[in-house]
Amino acid sequence: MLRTSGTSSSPRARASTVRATTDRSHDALLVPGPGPAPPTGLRLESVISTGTTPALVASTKRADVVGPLLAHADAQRPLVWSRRGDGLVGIGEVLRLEFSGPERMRDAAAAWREVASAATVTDGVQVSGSGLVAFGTFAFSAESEARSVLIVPRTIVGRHGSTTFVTRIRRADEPDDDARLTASRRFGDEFRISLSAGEETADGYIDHVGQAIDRIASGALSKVVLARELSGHVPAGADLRRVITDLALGYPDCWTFAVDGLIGSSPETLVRVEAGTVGARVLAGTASRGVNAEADQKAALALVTSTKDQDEHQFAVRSAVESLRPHTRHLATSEVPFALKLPNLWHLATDLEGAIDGGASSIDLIDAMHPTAAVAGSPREEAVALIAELEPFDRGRYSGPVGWVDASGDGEWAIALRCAQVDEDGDVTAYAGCGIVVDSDPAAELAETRMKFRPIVDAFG
Ligand SMILES: C=C(O[C@H]1C=CC=C(C(=O)O)[C@@H]1O)C(=O)O
Repeated sequence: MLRTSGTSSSPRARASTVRATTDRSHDALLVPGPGPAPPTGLRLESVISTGTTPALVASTKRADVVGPLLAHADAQRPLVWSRRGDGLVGIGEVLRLEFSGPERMRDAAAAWREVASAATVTDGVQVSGSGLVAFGTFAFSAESEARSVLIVPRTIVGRHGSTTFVTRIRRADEPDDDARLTASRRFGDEFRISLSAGEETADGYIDHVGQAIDRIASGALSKVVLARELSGHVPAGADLRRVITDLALGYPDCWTFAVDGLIGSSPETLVRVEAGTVGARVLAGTASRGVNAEADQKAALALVTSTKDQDEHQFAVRSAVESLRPHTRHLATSEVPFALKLPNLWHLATDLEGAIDGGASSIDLIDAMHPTAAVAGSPREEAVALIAELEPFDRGRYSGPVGWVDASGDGEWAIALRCAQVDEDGDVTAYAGCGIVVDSDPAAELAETRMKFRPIVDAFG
């Protein structure tokens, strides 16, 4: 693909950016990422004052990528999207777009369209993830302190089946001086940390689940997803690729991701958009794995025949279908929910497939779908309000969309589950939640959060 257009001034990005200086609750920033200072010194202040969308130049070529993709990632600032050995690893930052507030995804979709239309893309590979790509992570709540970001790396190393490739991205005002292939880097020392109760203790969680059940019984809502968090601290200079590798090897069928410190392995595809088609996998309803083959089969059977789990699941399917329908011509779901086997648990799952109508990008679709009833509840507004009332912490990017988008708007986004946020100072916060319906049992929901924490607790521990 060769896409050429001149550097254009972006009215939408300018309006958003100026708002950032005045109203932090509803804003979008254009922040050049770290990397060698460009000759023209494109800084945050200059972007704010000129309101221009930076013109990026991206070029993808086939390359022999030796060894696992993850070895190419930055040890402290990893950018990773991977499943079954395929995926993308980003290195460095050429551009960072930041958003917050209720319009964070809408602003991101508009700003990304501007960046893409001002970019020159030469793509000699033409597979999913080649060409200009931004990695993204979005806060769950409109009120969150956590920034939502789109990050364009300087280099992307990718694998798609037997095709391996490298994409180089620079600003048009920077010299085109880098034809080298990225070298993989040796892993740093092993480290192990333990995670302990955060703001929400086990007793607090049981109490809050009980209150949620009472509220549901009163008829105020049908379902709410309540979470709790664990916290810890990684040593300075910890090589986060160790955690990501553990997740990728332990949960090969999940999306393993690392974006701006948010690290995890999610089984739930929020949307996958490719060439006019959209796919999604809705998960809700959970059971533990059995201790032997027979018990395991029984656990799966009990899950697919449980009225409580089927109810919990149907809320999530309905919310996904309702959100996608206005953007699709055909939308089909798998006939009945199936039991999805993960190493730590069983989930009830439904797959959705559709043809996009009206040219929605993958960011438009995550905006339409978020938050699904798998992470908020039903009805959506009441559930979001109850989460804000009962959860004593900010979810940050947990249970928000995480993934990537390319210049045409195609992309893959998961719901950020089974994950932890690693802050610049090494603080780690891990999250897990459960869908609560009228016949939920608080102690069983607490036990379910323990199962859901396992991937992250094991990967850090
Ligand atoms: C909210 C989480 O999981 C959701 C996704 C799958 C199954 C779920 C459940 O059975 O409660 C949750 O809706 C989480 O892992 O933190």
